[in-house]
Amino acid sequence: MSRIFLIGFMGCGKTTLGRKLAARLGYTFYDLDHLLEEQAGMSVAEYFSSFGETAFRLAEAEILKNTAYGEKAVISTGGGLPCFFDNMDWMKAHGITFYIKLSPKILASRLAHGKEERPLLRDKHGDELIAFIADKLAERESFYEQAQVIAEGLSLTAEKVEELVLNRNL
Ligand SMILES: Nc1ncnc2c1ncn2[C@@H]1O[C@H](COP(=O)(O)OP(=O)(O)O)[C@@H](O)[C@H]1O
Ligand SMILES: O=C(O)C1=C[C@@H](OP(=O)(O)O)[C@@H](O)[C@H](O)C1
Ligand SMILES: [Mg+2]
Repeated sequence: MSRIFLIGFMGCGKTTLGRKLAARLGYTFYDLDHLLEEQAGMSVAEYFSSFGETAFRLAEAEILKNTAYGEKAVISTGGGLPCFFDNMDWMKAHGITFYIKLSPKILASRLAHGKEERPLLRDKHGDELIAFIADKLAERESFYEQAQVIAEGLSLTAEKVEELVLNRNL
């Protein structure tokens, strides 16, 4: 099995599931937001407020393409990454892309306590948060849907991800 890129909206579980999947497969785990934070010496939220979103998109694309992943790697991306530059094509050329799909309502419930670290969501609450997620997801979904494997994220496990990746061409 080659390297696996997990993609999808904020809160779909890329970081959580990626870590579990890597442990299950004995692969190295990379989270691109964490790599950026290590390299920049600041959190994603601080990066956005210091340099703005445009600089963040350039930095995350550079980290995506310049990290020396082995073949046995699970890479959790940031939610916006597949939707900028040629990042989606690049990931498809360098591994298997896996879209974890969830509804805006479930995403909002998962994100209720993780908004501070996600600058795009910081000021949104309740129905306004759900509406914002629905709009942004509609904008982004044509990128996410280009993934080689797409799965409903609600009861997704590392075991199921492995099975879907192995059986993707059957
Ligand atoms: N399978 C799951 N069921 C319920 N909550 C989950 C699940 N996976 C992740 N979460 C929670 O959802 C939130 C977002 O998860 P995270 O892995 O950070 O998503 P992402 O990296 O896609 O933004 C976290 O609070 C996490 O604990
Ligand atoms: O969707 C986005 O634009 C973002 C998603 C975040 O990652 P997660 O999807 O892991 O929350 C992080 O890269 C940044 O806050 C921007
Ligand atoms: Mg994450």
